[in-house]
Amino acid sequence: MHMMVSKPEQWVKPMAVAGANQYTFHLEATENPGALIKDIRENGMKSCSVARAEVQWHSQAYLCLLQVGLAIKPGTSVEYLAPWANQIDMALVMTVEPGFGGQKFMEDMMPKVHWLRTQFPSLDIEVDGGVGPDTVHKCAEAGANMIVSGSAIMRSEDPRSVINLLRNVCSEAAQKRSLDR
Ligand SMILES: O=C(CO)[C@@H](O)[C@H](O)COP(=O)(O)O
Repeated sequence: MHMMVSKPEQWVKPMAVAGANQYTFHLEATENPGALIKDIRENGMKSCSVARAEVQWHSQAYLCLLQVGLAIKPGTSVEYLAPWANQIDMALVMTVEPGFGGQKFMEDMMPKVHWLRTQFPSLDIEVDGGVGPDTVHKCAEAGANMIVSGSAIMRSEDPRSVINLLRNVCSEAAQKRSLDR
């Protein structure tokens, strides 16, 4: 869940109970990111113990996880995210202003992605906003391994092939990175 909300603290428990497996909040929306990260992890553990009583063991791995994502808006410098990078599962670099789909991709966010990939090679890095066949290469080459794409898929006459293309570009870039290492 990408929570583009002003008080992300209040939705952790309801999301954990509803079965979310990832909770992404905005760095700009909280005064205490460390406490929120801890709370997300603890809520994941609680939903895990409830799940243990209710489900078969093979479902537990999924239900036990409430991963932490940390998002930054275009105006937020990546250095503000860096201190938390070792405590999170995914960093989300917004490439549009949060609000609505169909906006233009901000290429000038790519140095943030590249910097994060260099500093934190195994971190999941997501890019969201204006990503489609024309822009996905830039994201993948900068180091993103997760992308969000709305309009490019929904407005296409062949969504399946767009999804496949986006997926392939990201996985080929990731493969190349691991070979280069
Ligand atoms: O929610 C947001 C922005 O607020 C994004 O998730 C966009 O909605 C993605 O859509 P496109 O930019 O790909 O159309």
